[in-house]
Amino acid sequence: MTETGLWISDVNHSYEGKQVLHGVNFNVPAGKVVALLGPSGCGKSTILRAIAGLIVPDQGRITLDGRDLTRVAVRDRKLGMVFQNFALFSHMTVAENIAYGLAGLPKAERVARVERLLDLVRLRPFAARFPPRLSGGQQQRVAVARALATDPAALLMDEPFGALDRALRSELQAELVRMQEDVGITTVMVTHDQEEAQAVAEQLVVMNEGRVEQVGSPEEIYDNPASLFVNGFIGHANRIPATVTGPSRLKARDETELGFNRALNFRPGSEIVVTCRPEDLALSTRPEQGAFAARFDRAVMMGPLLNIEATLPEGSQFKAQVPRDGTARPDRGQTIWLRPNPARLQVFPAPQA
Ligand SMILES: Nc1ncnc2c1ncn2[C@@H]1O[C@H](COP(=O)(O)OP(=O)(O)OP(=O)(O)O)[C@@H](O)[C@H]1O
Repeated sequence: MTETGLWISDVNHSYEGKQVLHGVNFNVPAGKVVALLGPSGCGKSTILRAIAGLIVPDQGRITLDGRDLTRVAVRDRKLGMVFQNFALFSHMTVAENIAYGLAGLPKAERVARVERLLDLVRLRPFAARFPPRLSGGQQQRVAVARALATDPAALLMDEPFGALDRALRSELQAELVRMQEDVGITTVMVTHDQEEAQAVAEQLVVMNEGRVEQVGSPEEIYDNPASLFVNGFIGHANRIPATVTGPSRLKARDETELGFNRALNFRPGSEIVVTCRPEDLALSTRPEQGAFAARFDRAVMMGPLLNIEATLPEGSQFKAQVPRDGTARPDRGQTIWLRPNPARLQVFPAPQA
């Protein structure tokens, strides 16, 4: 039985003797969108280049719908590509740009396909325009339509909306999701924008220094991060260095004791880091059990929420996000108590110094 979708198996790659991909493994189920994300230089584009055939990885296998791509020439891979600096032909109309790869088709079929794609990206009224007279978002939609024109087996997108402003980005993200519902094409999208990844992709592949740290749905990755790195990269994580004192108890550096509703997978005496999302902290202006005393620095309103910044006695910064329920804001410098929800705490081994 052939395995559908795109499979990246044990891929290693080096540039000039420096290894930049270390045993990369993940797969994109047929018809789904997977986002590759991670800090600059972690190897995202290198993976995309290996899939596209622009580089041959030192080791590993890449298969698409059961076909081994590793030794297939770029033009025979049947991939559509959309990059940040998309190059449309400025002397051709929108329709001509989209039809560019369809020269081999009979005219009637070519026209029908271009019209279908114009509808898909909602550009039919712009068919006869030249790209310099389109907005950035419209140009990018032409690039997507052009990439889809040849009916590719998969779509590769490298920071496709990177050059656009925030509002336009989210509009195009929503369009991509809608379009995927229509065409359902196996897609790998590289982005460094975690909100974009969460908005568009069913699965995220979080990378760090050439390695895959975690693969999972946006919810799995946010709620059950596999490492301290993933925890801090996707969303904000307040970090609390602590020592395990019992099967489900620990003591932070400031002597605050926390109880857990589950057994910790660490022996008593282990040095650990506990993390807590800003929205999982409750604010009080009076001492409370299981709450950290902190100095209130500032609060910024965000619609119904208050984003609070505070400093723990040992100097680490804490962020909290609480409902703006009408209670008075603390004064700058005042001591406040932040109580984490024990069910939402994450525990990791302390990083080696
Ligand atoms: N052609 C090349 N020659 C030598 N080193 C390269 C080459 N291309 C990339 N690298 C290096 O390989 C590593 C991975 O680069 P890559 O472009 O894949 O990262 P990335 O995650 O896509 O980064 P960014 O988000 O900044 O685009 C980096 O350390 C980079 O400097």
